Formats: sequence, C-alpha cells, structure tokens
Amino acid sequence: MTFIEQLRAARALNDSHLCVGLDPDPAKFPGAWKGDASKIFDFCAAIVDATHDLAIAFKPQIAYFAAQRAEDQLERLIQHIKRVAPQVPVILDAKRGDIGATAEQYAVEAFERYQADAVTLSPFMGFDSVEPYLKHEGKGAILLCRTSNKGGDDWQMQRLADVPGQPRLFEHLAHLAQTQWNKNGQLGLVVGATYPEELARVRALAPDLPLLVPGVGAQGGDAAATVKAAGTAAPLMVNSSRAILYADNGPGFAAAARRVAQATRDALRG
Ligand SMILES: O=C(O)c1cc(=O)[nH]c(=O)n1[C@@H]1O[C@H](COP(=O)(O)O)[C@@H](O)[C@H]1O
Repeated sequence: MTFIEQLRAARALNDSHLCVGLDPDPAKFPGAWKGDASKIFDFCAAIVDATHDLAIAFKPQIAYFAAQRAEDQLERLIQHIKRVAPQVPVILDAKRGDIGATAEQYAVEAFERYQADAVTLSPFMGFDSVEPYLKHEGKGAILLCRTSNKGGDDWQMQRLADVPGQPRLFEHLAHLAQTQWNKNGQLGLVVGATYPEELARVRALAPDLPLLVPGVGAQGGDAAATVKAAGTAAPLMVNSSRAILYADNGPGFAAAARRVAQATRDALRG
C-alpha cells in the first residue's frame, strides 16, 4: 500500500483526522519514569497502545530520540506500531533538507532503517533535494509549506517578484507540489493549524495533497476552524503532541492521553 492508501484506510477504520505526535521528553514523564531516558520506548508504546484506534497516523519527532541517544528506542517504537497498529502509518518527523547525495542517505535512514511510511522535509534547497525520497516507491514526502511558528513569516509569506501573479513563497510551493514536483503522487504539505486562512489557500492550490496540520492542542490552533479550512476530501492529519502525551503525569497518564486524543478526534469530526 502507498502512504496515501494507508491514510485513506486508517481514516476509514478509525474515522479520524488526528495524528498523534510522539515527542517524548523524559523531564515530563510520569512518576518514577521522570527524567529516565531509558523509558522513552515504554512511555511512547503506552501512548500508542492507548490511542491507535483513534489515529490516522503517528508522528515520532526524531530530535527527541536523538537528543537522548535513543535512536534504538525509536526503531523499536516503529516496529511496535507496525505490530500493534499495522493500519496506522508512521510519519518520521525529521524535517530533512540537503543536497541530493546526502538526501539519498537520509531517505535510507527514514524508510529502511526506521521503516517509516513518510518523512517531513524542508524544501528550501529545491526539488533536487526532495527527489531522492521519491525514488522510494509509495513512501510519502511531506514538505514544510506554511509552518505553525511565527518565524514562518520570515520566508514563507514573502512574495516572489519573478513568478507570474507574484505569489507568496508558500503559495508557489503548494502549486509546485500539486503539479510538476508530484511525479508519483508521493508529496504532502505541512501547514500550521495556527493559520487557518493560509490553510484554506493551500487547500485551494493543492486540492489533492495530504496535509499534515500541526498546531492544535499546545499551540492553540482551533480544531473546527482547521477542518473547515482544509476540508476532508483529501487526507488530513491534524497533529497534536504535548496536549496528548502530557495530559496527566501520574499512573493514569495513558488513559488521560486517550481521553484527550478522543476529544480531539471527535472535535475534528465536527
Ligand atoms: O512538521 C511538523 O510536524 C511541524 C511543523 C510545524 O509547522 N509546526 C510544528 O509544531 N511541527 C511539529 O509538530 C509538533 C507539535 O507539537 P505540539 O505543539 O506539542 O502539539 C512538534 O513535533 C513540531 O516539531
């Protein structure tokens, strides 16, 4: 199955647009696990076990693992997801972006080492920095387009004087990703829930692409406005990480995570 087919199947099965973000910070772990980086796998696996019937995707953020020398736990975690929730695709959030030869290595890391179904990429270096990922048949490559942070304005909102219509950079990227860059239907875009107007604009320019939309929960984006702006005809993955992971820091943390995930999933269903 391709990444897009996996998303469609997971959506149908779990009736969900919720992507559960796995950003494990040992300082926020519950009880005796607090501060213990050797518990990253156990913590994340408990969250996966408690939420996999509510999610369209899981998104582990690689920095939280690499910073703790816990890449082996990330490998085990993705294997665990494939075992307990084979119907829910895994997006490796790595935001890679380097020249082609190096990108080939990053693609092997994401798709062969970690066995992810999709990876997030920064397209700043242009199409030849994205193309190596597209050689991995059926895998998803999700490009940062209009990010959820304030600093996204620095580049993404600038107008391109040399392109007809003088689009903003994020608009031009959405157009390219919908058209000539999307050679085998593997591309998706990241658009922050914190900017519903631009989310609607991206959806208009890229009607067929899966959208990864972080920013509900801890960053304050609104679930209903997000779904209204993005629509649900093409796959929609609305990510929430901290609000789910750290809903409670006691022994009931996984049950609390499930409650928040369920409420978010339901809010996204309208
Ligand atoms: O690519 C991403 O996932 C991403 C893009 C973006 O524009 N903003 C953004 O917050 N993210 C990621 O989404 C997650 C948001 O986490 P919470 O704010 O805790 O829900 C983090 O893993 C971020 O790295």
